[in-house]
Amino acid sequence: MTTLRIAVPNKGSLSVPSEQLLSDAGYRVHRSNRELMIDDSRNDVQFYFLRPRDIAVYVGSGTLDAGFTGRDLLIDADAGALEVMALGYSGSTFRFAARPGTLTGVRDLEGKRVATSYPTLVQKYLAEHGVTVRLVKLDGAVETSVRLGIADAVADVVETGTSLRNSGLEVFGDPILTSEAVLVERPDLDAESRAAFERLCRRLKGVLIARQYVLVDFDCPVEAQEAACALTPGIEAPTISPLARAGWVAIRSMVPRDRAPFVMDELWEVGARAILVTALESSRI
Ligand SMILES: Nc1ncnc2c1ncn2[C@@H]1O[C@H](COP(=O)(O)OP(=O)(O)OP(=O)(O)O)[C@@H](O)[C@H]1O
Ligand SMILES: O=P(O)(O)OC[C@H]1O[C@H](OP(=O)(O)OP(=O)(O)O)[C@H](O)[C@@H]1O
Ligand SMILES: [Mg+2]
Repeated sequence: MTTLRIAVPNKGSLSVPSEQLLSDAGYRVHRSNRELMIDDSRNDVQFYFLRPRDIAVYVGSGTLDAGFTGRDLLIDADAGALEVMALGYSGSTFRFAARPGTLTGVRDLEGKRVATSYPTLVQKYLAEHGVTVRLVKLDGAVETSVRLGIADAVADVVETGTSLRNSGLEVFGDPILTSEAVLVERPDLDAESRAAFERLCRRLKGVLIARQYVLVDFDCPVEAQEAACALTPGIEAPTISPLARAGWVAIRSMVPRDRAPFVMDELWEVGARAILVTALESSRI
C-alpha cells in the first residue's frame, strides 16, 4: 500500500478548518507539539505542515501528492498543482481598491503603482486585460501602502471589507477572482497513488455533504405523499416505508441544511406530521 503525502497549512485562515475537515473525515492530523509531520499510518497518510503559500509549490513539483490551499494562492504560485475540489471554507474575493472616486476600472490602472502580495495572480489578470502597471510587491498589510504613498492602488484579499474601510479604500472594477480553500493534487499521480487520493477525496466529500445536508423524517398521509416527495426529492430519491397506521407512510430524505426550516413549514402545510431533522456526521453518496 502506498503512503499518500499531503500538505496542510501550518498557520493562517486555512489552517484550523483544514485540520477540522481532515479530522472529521477520520484522519489523525492534530498536532500536540507543533510537529512538522504526522504519520497517520492507520490511514496510510503522512501530513506535512507547511506555509500556505508554499503548498502549491510542493504539490506542483510532485514532492508531495496533494495539499490544502486557497485558490488565489494556487494561481499565484503558478507551479502546476491542479485544483480538484472546492472545500467551502476560507472564502474571499480578490479585488482592486483605491481611494474613493479615484479609479473606476482596470483600464484606469495603466501606468499606476499597484501594491500586492499576489504578484503573479495580478500580472496574469492585467495581461489578460492588456494593462501595464508598476507592481509593488509587499508581504502583507497591503492596504496601508496607499496612505503611505508607495502605491496608487492595491490588489488584495477581501473577506468582510473591514481592512479596506479602515484604510480609507474602496473596491473598484470587477472581482479579479472568487477564492476559497481547495484540495490540490500533483500533476503526475501514479495509478496506485491515484487510488489512495480518490479514497481521500471520497472521504472529504462525505464530510462536506454531511455538513450541507440534514436528514428529514416525517409521517405523511398517503394522499399527500406525492406533494411531500416533491418538497423533499433528496439526492437520489426519498425512502418511503409503510407505517403501522392505515393511510399513512413514513418518508426519509436528505434536505439542504439551510432549506430545512422552510421545508418543515411546507411539509406541515401539506399534512406531514412528526417531522424530525437529524444532523449527519459523514456520508458516502
Ligand atoms: N480575512 C482573510 N484574510 C486573509 N486571507 C483570507 C481571509 N479569508 C480567507 N482568506 C484566504 O486564506 C488564504 C490566505 O491564507 P494566509 O495564511 O496566507 O493568510 P492569512 O490567513 O491572512 O494569515 P497570516 O496573514 O496570519 O499569515 C487565501 O486563500 C485567502 O483567500
Ligand atoms: O476583508 P477583511 O475581512 O478585512 O479581510 C481581508 C484582510 O485580511 C488579511 O489581512 P491580515 O490581517 O491577514 O494581514 P496581512 O495582510 O498582513 O496578511 C488580508 O490580507 C486582507 O488585508
Ligand atoms: Mg494575512
